[in-house]
Amino acid sequence: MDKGWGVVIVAAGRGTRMGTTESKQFLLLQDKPVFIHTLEVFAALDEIREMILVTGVADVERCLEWVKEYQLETRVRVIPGGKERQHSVHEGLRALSTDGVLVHDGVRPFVTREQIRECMAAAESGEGAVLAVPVKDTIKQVNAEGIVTATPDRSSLWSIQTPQAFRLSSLLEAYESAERDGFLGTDDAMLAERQGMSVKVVEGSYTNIKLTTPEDLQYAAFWLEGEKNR
Ligand SMILES: Nc1ccn([C@@H]2O[C@H](COP(=O)(O)OP(=O)(O)OP(=O)(O)O)[C@@H](O)[C@H]2O)c(=O)n1
Ligand SMILES: C[C@](O)(CO)[C@H](O)COP(=O)(O)O
Repeated sequence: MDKGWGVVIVAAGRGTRMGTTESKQFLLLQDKPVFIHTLEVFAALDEIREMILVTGVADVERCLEWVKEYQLETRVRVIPGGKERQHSVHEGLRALSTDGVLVHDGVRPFVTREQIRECMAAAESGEGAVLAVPVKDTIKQVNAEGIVTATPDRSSLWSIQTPQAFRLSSLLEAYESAERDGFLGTDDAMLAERQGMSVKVVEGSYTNIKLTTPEDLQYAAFWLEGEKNR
């Protein structure tokens, strides 16, 4: 990756499941917006040459203010996203000019620099890589009537996180193909997989949670408090 790595950090969602008036990526953790915590992890990595924050069109201005307040304005470009996460990611990919790209949820503030580096290394030695953890619960497939229809072998099941890392040109191709086909996936790797790309799982940690529902916020505050007192 001669032209280095870029990161697309997506923060243009509504945060419906969080049930708060303020979108969850702008909620404060220890007086700092969630997405700023996330930006700061990636900004500390010299390997990251370009950083794109994708946010709601109505939030671009205040995100620019926050980015400036936290002295990240020379590292981060802020652009508007789209209706779905996939659309927001696509806008971010189009704004990059690096060889490699990491796509990361702005509401996963607890990813570590070591995990990001492992993800980049795995993608450099293959076609794509995603952070993930083995599932701890038994997972079942259930039909519309609430009846169990299958219990996949748990040893083959992983809970997929972000960042997800790829060669930028390959992921852009996958995104353009999905757009042409009207395919909507729930993560970036899905679009790579449908192109036949091989995606490697990199074991991360259970603390790399996606802040989605109110319990996640409680966990986040508790976790940060513990980190502060470590
Ligand atoms: N149109 C969208 C939708 C989601 N995201 C981002 O994608 C990440 C993961 O999405 P999710 O956790 O589902 O966020 P929301 O869509 O905001 O949550 P909800 O589904 O509860 O509304 C978040 O950082 C979110 O801001 C985005 O950039 N653009
Ligand atoms: C990309 C992701 O975080 C991987 O687990 C997840 O699929 C995002 O889903 P969401 O519904 O957009 O939060």
